[in-house]
Amino acid sequence: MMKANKIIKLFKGTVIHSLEIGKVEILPNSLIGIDEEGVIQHMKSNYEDLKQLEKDVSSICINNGIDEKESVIDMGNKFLIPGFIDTHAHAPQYHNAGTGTDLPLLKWLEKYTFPVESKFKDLVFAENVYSKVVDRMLRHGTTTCCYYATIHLEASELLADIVSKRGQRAFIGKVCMDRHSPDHYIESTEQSINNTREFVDRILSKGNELVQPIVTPRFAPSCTNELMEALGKLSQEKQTLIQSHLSENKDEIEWVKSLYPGIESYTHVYKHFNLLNERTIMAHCVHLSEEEIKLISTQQTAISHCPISNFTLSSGNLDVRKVLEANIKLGLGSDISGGYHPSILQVIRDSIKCSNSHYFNNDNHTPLTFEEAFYLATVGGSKVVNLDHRIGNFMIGKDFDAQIIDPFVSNSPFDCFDGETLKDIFQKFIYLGDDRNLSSLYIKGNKIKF
Ligand SMILES: Nc1nc2[nH]cnc2c(=O)[nH]1
Ligand SMILES: [Zn+2]
Repeated sequence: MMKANKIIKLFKGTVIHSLEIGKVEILPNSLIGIDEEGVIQHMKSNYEDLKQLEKDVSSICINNGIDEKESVIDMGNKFLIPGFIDTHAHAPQYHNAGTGTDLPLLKWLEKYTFPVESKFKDLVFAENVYSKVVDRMLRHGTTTCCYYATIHLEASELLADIVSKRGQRAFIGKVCMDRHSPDHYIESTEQSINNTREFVDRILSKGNELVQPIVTPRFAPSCTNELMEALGKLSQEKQTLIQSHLSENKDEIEWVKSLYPGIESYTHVYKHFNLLNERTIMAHCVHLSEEEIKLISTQQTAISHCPISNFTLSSGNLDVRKVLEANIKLGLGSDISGGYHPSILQVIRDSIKCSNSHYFNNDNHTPLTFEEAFYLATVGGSKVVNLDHRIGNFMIGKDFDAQIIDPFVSNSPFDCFDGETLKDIFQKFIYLGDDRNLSSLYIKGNKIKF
């Protein structure tokens, strides 16, 4: 049984979250109480009698020995939603976000991406970009992020330290690549294995439960068999998550076929090296065969859907409906800087457009709704990182990772009119809102500066 700790803070007002896909709960007159560890200890909604709500506020304050004036946050006409979860982002590539959008994946990696990532051996350069990307993600309401760093041990640790200092929840991967990479940006197999182990140990020894290491083979073409095998073993030994790329671009798929003529498919390559399991997050997965979808489903591997990137690098459109029907864990990813925008709101919008595009050639396709996309950005993401018992919505016992959204802020990018329902206003925020609407941000109950 969960220990019920003393409530130290109460949030009063409208709460919006998802408990199941496709259903958004819009809960006016709600009351959420959190303890000093940032865990939700009280959650009651839809008080019809507002006097009863006020009575409950008073009695919770008295019972927990807290001062009502100091400890109760009245959200007024703002509303509370869960923090967004970005299941795939390249922190160093933030330097390039919004540029280099003219090439497909493999050429894009050579021309823009490897050159910028190689600069992160310089810790001064790294500190500047990493501070800015973490701040930017927080400003857009991303409370949890799966970051790729670069091949450099020290700079990857620096990213973890910056994330810790800012209070974000994150999975951070030192990137592994020991083949088919430029001379200025490659490591030996031994270096890659030893530095990954050292990175994992260093991050774990810091003891910040919010910041965890994630084993990160860049993608199959960048890693020798020996490296892939060692990374599979390391992840198993340390029980870390794993992140990589899969089936993003047709040339990439042909390349993997030529590298592994004896292995059935790109997906089977990761399976072969024990890198495809219930702790794995595979980004993109745009061009999977039916067999590969089945394999991912049986392995309980998660997919990070990165529609902005897939449009920008002309990679293709994932059929989200197919993935959901196969019962695969699915979340959203910005894929900075294949994707140019750091906001998960933008990813939500592109995930809906991407799904709509499947309808052009298939009358039977059921496009993603905005309610479903909101679920993917919150609960879906929590399942992808195996933290659905801790984050994703406001159930009692979960950590309070939350955004307070102000639809009426003076410089709001959208307008509200008389007679609109809370649902209308929420939908306007999903389609038209941005960081100007983010009033406050909390991660595990801590108020975050952004
Ligand atoms: N989008 C994307 N795909 C990749 N595949 C291998 N590396 C990358 C990367 O940095 N971005
Ligand atoms: Zn990526």
